[in-house]
Amino acid sequence: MAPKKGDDTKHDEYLKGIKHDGLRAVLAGVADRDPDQQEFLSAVHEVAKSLEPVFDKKPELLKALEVLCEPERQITFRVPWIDDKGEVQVNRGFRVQFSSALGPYKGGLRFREGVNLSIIKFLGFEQTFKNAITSLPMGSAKGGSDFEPKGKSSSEVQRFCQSFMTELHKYIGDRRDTPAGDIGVGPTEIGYLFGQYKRIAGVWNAALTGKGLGFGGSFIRPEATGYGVVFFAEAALKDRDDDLKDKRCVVSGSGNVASYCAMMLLRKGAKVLALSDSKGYVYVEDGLTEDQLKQVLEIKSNHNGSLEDFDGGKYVGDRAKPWEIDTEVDMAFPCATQNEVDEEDAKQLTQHGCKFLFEGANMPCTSSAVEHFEKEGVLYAPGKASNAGGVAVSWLEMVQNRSGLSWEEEEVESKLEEIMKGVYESAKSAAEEYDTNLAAGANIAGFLKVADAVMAEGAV
Ligand SMILES: NC(=O)c1ccc[n+]([C@@H]2O[C@H](COP(=O)([O-])OP(=O)(O)OC[C@H]3O[C@@H](n4cnc5c(N)ncnc54)[C@H](O)[C@@H]3O)[C@@H](O)[C@H]2O)c1
Repeated sequence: MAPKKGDDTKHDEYLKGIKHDGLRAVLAGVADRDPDQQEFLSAVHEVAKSLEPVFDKKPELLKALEVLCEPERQITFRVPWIDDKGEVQVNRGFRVQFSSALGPYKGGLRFREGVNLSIIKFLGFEQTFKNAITSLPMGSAKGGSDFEPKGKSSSEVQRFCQSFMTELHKYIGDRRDTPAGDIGVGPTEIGYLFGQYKRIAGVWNAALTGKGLGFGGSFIRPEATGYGVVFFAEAALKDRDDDLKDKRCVVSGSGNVASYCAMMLLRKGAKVLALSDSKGYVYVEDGLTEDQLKQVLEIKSNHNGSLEDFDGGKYVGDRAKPWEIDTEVDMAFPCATQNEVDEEDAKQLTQHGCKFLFEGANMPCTSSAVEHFEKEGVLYAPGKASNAGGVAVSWLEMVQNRSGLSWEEEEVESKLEEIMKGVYESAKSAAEEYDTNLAAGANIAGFLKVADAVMAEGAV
């Protein structure tokens, strides 16, 4: 059932900036229904605001938004497991299946302390538009648990994953719902989850992606998000008769997305001036060499490795952020974590000449940072579009599993590049059609794909 239309006078603060009457009523209904789900409500608000011009032209699609704000199904479950002392621990598991309008549910699992239904719904709502804009036949979902893998032994993680899957397996499977990794769920956890799924379901199928290469994983999956951001950036530059050669880039993070983003930037002839972690950043005036990047990867391959140990550039600690480097910067690639670029950081970047920002992480820029970039004419690409390479290659993994084939690295990389060019083109065309910016264009392009399907399927 779609949310009831609410009384918008009760939600002045939440509805700030929304002018369209019908849209205000829909959003008020969503807020009435789950007033405490702050993360979810702000994600809905951000998408809805950019859809106003769509509802001016196509008011009938307001119904589709109303439908999409309510997940098709949300499952919460108990996950009991036994720690190394032999004591029973209990966590909560989630799977929120948001929309199957475009295909079977698809979206990652997050294991992290503090995970709750609001966070999973926020991520699942975002996933709906991200998956849609790839133009691949994928629905959307997200799941996880408030289990924190940090500080747990590997046998504790294994027991937790097995217990989690013992319940989750009832709701997932190939052509039904295919989870993948996210924060706290890497190749090790996917391996344990997949092993338990097979034991219970009694079949080997594409029930999970992000698997190891030796048992159904795809080439380029680890690299996909980072490479994809660069392919997206390249398409945006090409559109402006420009390219990545010699561009001075700042990349934050030094994990999966950041390191492969930096690697592809080097392959394209750009200069990577900085990389960071939660304690600080390294700065190399002329740009990191490939050997220096390999050194960073080596340091970070150890869970407790710190960039402090990097030999070859300037290290700045005290949790300093790389956006402050005092040199000319052309482009920024935040690839670490949410809210890592605030308004002050945005100002520093534009003072240093930054003209392009491509998000590798999910929601790394605060809304005031985004407003500043827009004011200064910076091309801002939201993660929903620019980091869709990860989920795109997950889909390629499913296709390979179903066909029983394993494609070569070059083949997967070229398919990824084509998909990312398509994502850029979709966001750009929608932005042009509705006379808005690329970020709003990404929301509009994703929404139109899924909304048309929702309505054609009888608004279910
Ligand atoms: N891995 C994927 O395929 C994928 C796909 C889409 C989006 N994302 C998003 O990209 C981001 C990074 O994911 P990842 O897979 O690279 O994770 P990761 O754990 O491999 O790396 C995260 C990096 O961020 C750094 N970091 C953490 N907190 C920080 C802070 N406060 N300041 C600066 N650096 C900090 C860590 O040191 C690490 O280098 C997340 O927002 C994730 O949701 C990842």
